[in-house]
Amino acid sequence: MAAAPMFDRIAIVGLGLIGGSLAAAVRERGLAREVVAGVRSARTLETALAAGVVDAGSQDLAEAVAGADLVFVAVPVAAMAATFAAMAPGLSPHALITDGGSVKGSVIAAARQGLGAHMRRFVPGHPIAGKEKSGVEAADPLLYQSHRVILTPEPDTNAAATAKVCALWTAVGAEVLTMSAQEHDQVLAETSHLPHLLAFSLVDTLSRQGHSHDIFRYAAGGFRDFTRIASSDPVMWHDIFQENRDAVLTALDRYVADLADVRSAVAAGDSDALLGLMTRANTARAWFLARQGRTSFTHAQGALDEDAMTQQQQAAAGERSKPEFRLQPGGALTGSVRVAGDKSISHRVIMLGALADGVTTAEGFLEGEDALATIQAFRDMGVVIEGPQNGRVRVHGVGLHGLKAPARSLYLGNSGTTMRLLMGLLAGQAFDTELTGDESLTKRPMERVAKPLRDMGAVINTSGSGTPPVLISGGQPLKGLHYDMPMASAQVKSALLLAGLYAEGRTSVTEPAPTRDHSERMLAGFGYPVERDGATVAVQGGGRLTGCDLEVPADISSAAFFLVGASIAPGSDLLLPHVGMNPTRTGVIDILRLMGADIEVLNPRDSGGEPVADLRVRSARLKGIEIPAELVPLAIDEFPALFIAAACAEGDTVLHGAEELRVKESDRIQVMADGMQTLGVSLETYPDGIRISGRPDGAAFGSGDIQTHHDHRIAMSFSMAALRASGEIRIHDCSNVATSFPGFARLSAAAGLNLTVLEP
Ligand SMILES: O=C(O)C1=C[C@@H](OP(=O)(O)O)[C@@H](O)[C@H](O)C1
Ligand SMILES: C=C(OP(=O)(O)O)C(=O)O
Repeated sequence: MAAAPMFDRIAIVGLGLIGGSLAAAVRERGLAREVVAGVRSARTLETALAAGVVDAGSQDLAEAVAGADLVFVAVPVAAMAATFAAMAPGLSPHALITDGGSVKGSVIAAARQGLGAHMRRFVPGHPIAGKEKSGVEAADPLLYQSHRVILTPEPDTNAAATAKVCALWTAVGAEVLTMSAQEHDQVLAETSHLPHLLAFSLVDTLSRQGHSHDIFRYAAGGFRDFTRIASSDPVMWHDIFQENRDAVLTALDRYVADLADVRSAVAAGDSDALLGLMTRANTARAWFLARQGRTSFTHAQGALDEDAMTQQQQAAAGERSKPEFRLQPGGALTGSVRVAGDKSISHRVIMLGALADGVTTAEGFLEGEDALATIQAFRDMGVVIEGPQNGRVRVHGVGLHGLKAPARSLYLGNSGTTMRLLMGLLAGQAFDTELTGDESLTKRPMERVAKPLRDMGAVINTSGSGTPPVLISGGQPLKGLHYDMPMASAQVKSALLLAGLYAEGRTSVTEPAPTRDHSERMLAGFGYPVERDGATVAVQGGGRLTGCDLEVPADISSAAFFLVGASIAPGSDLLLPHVGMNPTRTGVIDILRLMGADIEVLNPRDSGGEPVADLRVRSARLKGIEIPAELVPLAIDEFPALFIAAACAEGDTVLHGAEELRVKESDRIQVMADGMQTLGVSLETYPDGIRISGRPDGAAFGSGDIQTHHDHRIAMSFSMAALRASGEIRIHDCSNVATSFPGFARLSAAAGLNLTVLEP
C-alpha cells in the first residue's frame, strides 16, 4: 500500500507564480490528497484547473480553506491583511497556515489582526525563488528545487507547526533557513529590495532623457544585465517597497552616501579610491559566487558566471565542495612542470607592499587561497591591490601608518602564516582587530607569537586554549626587545620583526636553528635596514619601506611533491623550472640526496633577492636514513612528502626533533601515519617524529582511502604514493589543495600521475 500523503488537503490562496508552483510541486510529488485554490479571478481558476495545477477551487476564500490541514497564502503583501480576514472564518481549528510574502514584519502584523486564535499555527515564510515571469501560467513544479526558503517563526509560533511547514518545503526540494522577521526584512532589503529599486530607478532615469531612444539602441550587455530585474512585476515591487519601508530606507541611505563618495572620487580623478572600490567589489563578488556554489574561492575567481550556469551546474558546484582525488597505480613523471608561486614570499609581497610608500608589483604570485586571504585582509584595511591575474599583482602602498580599521573581523581561512605575521604587524596599529580562520586554523597555537608581543607592550587576547580568534587592541606603544626564540619558527621571528617596525628602539630575535629568512631579505629589498649577526636578526623601529618590483619564484614546498614522485617512480625524468633555492628552504633536496636521490641543480641564478634554479630529478633507488636534526627546520613543510619517499626506501628512515609537525594544518605525524598504515606501510610514531620501514622494490603501498584532515600537503603527498601502489588510492576532501597549489591535479596528471578529480 502506498504511504499516506503528508497532508490531506492543502489550500493555496493566491495562484500566481509562487502559489501555482507550490501547488504544481505538491501535486507532482503526491504530497497532499487534494490541492484546492482560493482565487480572486475566475479566469485564473479556469487556467489552473485546465493545466492540472489544482484539483478544485473557489473565489470565496473561507470556502476554499474549509477542511484544509495546510493553507499557503501567496497573495501580494499589501493584500495579506484583507486575505487573512476573509479566510479566517473558514479555517479548521487544527489548520497550519503559512505564507510566501517577501516582507515578514508587516505580514506578521496583518496575521495577528486577521487570524486571531489561529495565529499560533501561522508560520511566516518566504521562498526566495522569484522570476521576472508571473502568473499561474508560469507555474513550475521544479521552481523551489535547490532554492532557499526562509521561515521566520515568532516566539509564540507552535514548534510542531514550524517543523511541518519546514518538512513541506524540504519535500519540494528547497533548503530551509530560519531567522527572525526583523533580520529577514533587513537582509532582504539589502540583497533584493535595494537592487530592484536601483534597477527600476536607473531604467526610469535613462528612459526619461531626451535621447533615450539612442541610449537604448546602443545599450549592450552591461545595461541588460544590470537592469534585468526591472522587468519584474511593478505592483508586487511597489507593495514591497512600501511594506518594508524602514529597512529599505536604511539600505538606500547607506548606498546614497557611498554613491556620493564614488561621485567625489570620479570628480577628483582619485584613481586609488576608484581602483580600491572596483578591486574590492570584484573580489567580494568572487567570494559570493564561491559561497553560492560552495566551491573554493580559486575555483570561482573568473571561472564561474552565475548567470551562465544552469541550475544543475550550480547544484553540481555545490557538491564540489569536497572533491576526491582518485589515483590508479603506477606511472612515471616526465616533462617539465612549473609549480605554483612561493607561498611564504607571496604573503610578504602583500604585507610589505602595503606598508611601503609607493607601488609594489610582483610576478609569479601564488593565486592560492592562503595568499588570497592575505590580499583580502589588506583590502579590508583599505589597501588597493590589483590582481592577482596571471600571477601579477600591484599593491598600492599606504605607508607604515596608512592602514585603516577594518569594518569587520579579518577572516584568514587556513593560513597560519597570515595570522601569525599579522599579529605582529597589527600590534603596532592605532585600531583594534580581530583575526579568525577556518576549522583547522582555529585549532593552531597563537600564544607563541602573542606572548613575546605582550612583552613588547602589545595587548592581545587569544581564546582560553591559546588559539584563534585573536583580539588585538590598537593604540599601544611598543618597545623593542630581545627575544631568544624557544622554537625554530620563521613565523614567530617575522611577527616580531614586523612589530619591531613600530616599536621604539631595537627589536632583535635569536633563533635556535636557521629558519626561512624571506622577511629579512624582503625588508632589505624594500630599503629597510636589517642587521644580521649569526643567529640574531634585528630592526630599528621608525624607518620606512619603499615600493619595488619583485619576482616570486616557484615554491620549493610545492616542487617537493614532484621531487619525491619522480625519485620513487621508475623511469621518471622531470624538470622543475625556476624553483626558489633560498638556503633556508632547501632541506628537502639535502634530505633526498642523503637518501640517494638524483637531483641536479641547473642554471642557478638570482631573482629579485632570492636564489632560484631549475631542478632536474630522475628516479633513483632510495635508502633509509636518520634525518639530521639541523635539516628539520629547513624542510619543515616537506615532511609529509618525504615520508612517502621513506616508505619507498631500503631500510628505516628515522625522524626526531620535529614536534612542530603536530601543530601544522593537521597533526602531520599522526595523519600521515594513519594514511600510510591504511596503505600497509610499517611504521612507529614518536612525540617528535616517526620511524618508517621502506620497501625499495615493487609496490610500496597498497590501496585504500585517505583522509586529508583539511591539510593540503597530506592530499598532495598521498597522490605521489600512487606511483608505487598496488591498487587504487582514494583521497577524500581535496579542496584544501587550493590553499597552496591550485593546478596541482592538472599539472601532475600532465606529468604522468594517473589522477582524476572526482567532483561528485
Ligand atoms: O614564515 C613562513 O612563511 C612559514 C614558516 C613555517 O612555519 P613555522 O614558523 O611555524 O615553522 C612554515 O611551516 C610555513 O608554511 C610558512
Ligand atoms: C604550515 C603551512 O602553512 P601555514 O602555517 O601558513 O598555514 C604549510 O603550508 O605547510
